[in-house]
Amino acid sequence: MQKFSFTKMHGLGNSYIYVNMFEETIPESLFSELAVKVSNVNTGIGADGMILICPSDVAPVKMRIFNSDGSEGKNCGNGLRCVAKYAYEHRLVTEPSFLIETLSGLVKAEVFDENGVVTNVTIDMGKPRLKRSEVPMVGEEADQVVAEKIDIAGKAHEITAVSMGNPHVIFYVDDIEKAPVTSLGPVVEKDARFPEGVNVEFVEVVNDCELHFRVWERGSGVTQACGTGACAAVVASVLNGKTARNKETVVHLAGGDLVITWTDEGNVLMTGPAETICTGVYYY
Ligand SMILES: N[C@H](CCC[C@H](N)C(=O)O)C(=O)O
Repeated sequence: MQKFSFTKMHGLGNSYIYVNMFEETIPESLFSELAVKVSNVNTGIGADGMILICPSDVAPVKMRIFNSDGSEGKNCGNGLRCVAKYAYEHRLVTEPSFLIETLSGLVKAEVFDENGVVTNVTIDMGKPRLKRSEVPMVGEEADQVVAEKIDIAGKAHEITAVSMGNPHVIFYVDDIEKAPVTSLGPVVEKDARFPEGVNVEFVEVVNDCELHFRVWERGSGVTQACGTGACAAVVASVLNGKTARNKETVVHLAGGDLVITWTDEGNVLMTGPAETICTGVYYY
């Protein structure tokens, strides 16, 4: 019987099973199937996936994120805030500002603590990738995919597609409570126009610095929050002239609020909470 210690953490209800790979040894070949197993609420621990906190050659820590279906994501906003909290509280770093390596590049974290306990984290997520080929989305190359009309299952829709190192497609709705998250989400997630799949977001605009947001995540389905998705939603809303550039925008997700700014310099800043739920030992 093999085992490893874990910490369950969440960002606005988007929870993952975190494993400190500075201390644990798990064969890489098992990462995907273990993510499926630990995510199962009946036979596992229960979460939206598994996140490994790993050594890195270019930063104090590296984040690897696996969705609950076992697929590996290239970025995770809520995960980054929790990794930053963990790294600071477990002395993997000694300063409140530090770099984190992800599969889509380096990001910068800044933690805010109260008596050594991190309560809030700001992540500089870097620049959004806007070209069609960067989302990625099939079709003739374009500098941006903004308010594009597409047909899905015989119905006309308008989409905006943005990558935050992982793919996102945004639909605007008049009433977030009526957004077709569980009907349209899974269909678009696997749409052939997104060769790597896609996270599907629904946004209701309140004003030029406030959005309502729901998500069907690639590889995890409905989650309480999606940090990269909220960043993509703010970028998409600026591109569509619905919110203001370089202005703190409050995004209301099912699990709570994030404050996001797409700065004039081009970077996307995301600030929000990160919380520890429990620790334990998982046997496999
Ligand atoms: N499902 C995402 C990864 C998790 C992203 C999300 N939980 C976040 O907080 O950004 C993907 O496959 O790209």
